[in-house]
Amino acid sequence: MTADMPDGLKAIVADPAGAVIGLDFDGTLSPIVPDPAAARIHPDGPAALARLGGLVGAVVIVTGRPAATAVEYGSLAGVPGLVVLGHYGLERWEGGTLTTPPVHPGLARARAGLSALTAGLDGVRIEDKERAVAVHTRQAPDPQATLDALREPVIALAAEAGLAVEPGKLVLELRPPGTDKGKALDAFLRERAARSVLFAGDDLGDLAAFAAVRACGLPGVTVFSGSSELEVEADLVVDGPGGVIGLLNAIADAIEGEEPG
Ligand SMILES: O=P(O)(O)OC[C@H]1O[C@H](O[C@H]2O[C@H](CO)[C@@H](O)[C@H](O)[C@H]2O)[C@H](O)[C@@H](O)[C@@H]1O
Repeated sequence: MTADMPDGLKAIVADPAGAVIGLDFDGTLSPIVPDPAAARIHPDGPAALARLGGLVGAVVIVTGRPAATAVEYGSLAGVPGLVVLGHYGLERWEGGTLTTPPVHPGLARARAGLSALTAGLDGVRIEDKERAVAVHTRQAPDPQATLDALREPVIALAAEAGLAVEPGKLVLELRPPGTDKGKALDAFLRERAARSVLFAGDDLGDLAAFAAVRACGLPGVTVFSGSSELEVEADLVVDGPGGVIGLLNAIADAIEGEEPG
């Protein structure tokens, strides 16, 4: 870290006890892979998070995954003080305890409708997350064209089922409305009386969290986990999960370098 680091990072390093480090999971901590069930955190991720978790006020994962899935795929159970806000803030995992709401009544309709819409489509996969359901086209012969063709019928199905459509990297997700990563992060910052914040993400669902960082009135830094799939403006752009974890380690180095004695 150098003297010309963004002000938000300077605030985190100067007062780590007041800092909240918010992180997305897929594409930010875990490299993007064709099969969602095969995603796993970058090998250096658990150690980096455990180290940072012992230095800052809080590390919070804010993800579209079920919270328990992120804990499992991220090998995160041992990270000190970690909170995982799953399903865009609908559920919360902390200290091994999961708090989750009842299943939305529209989910059964969405599940059946998506099966019908995608029957016979080559390479299209449905990911059933119990409290949300997603359709993935990454493994289709023409992933983007397949996603584009599904968009309108999926939007209509979501309206019928009373669900929101969450678009992402070659995925359309139907999920309960009323929350997003910005609301989830903002509520967490208030809960912890945060004095600074960093949020790192890689996908469209992370833009609400970037907006929350900019609007919260705290020294803050947005970090985009870059790839060839999407370009997004952020204070810092790093090279995928490896770059994010390198940054987290650099922050930890800088905090340890500031500590007296
Ligand atoms: O909020 P996130 O943690 O980033 O979760 C967003 C979605 O991520 C997953 O899908 C993405 O990653 C997959 C595995 O690398 C990839 O195959 C897929 O194309 C990506 O869209 C996850 O499967 C979804 O449920 C999440 O909503």
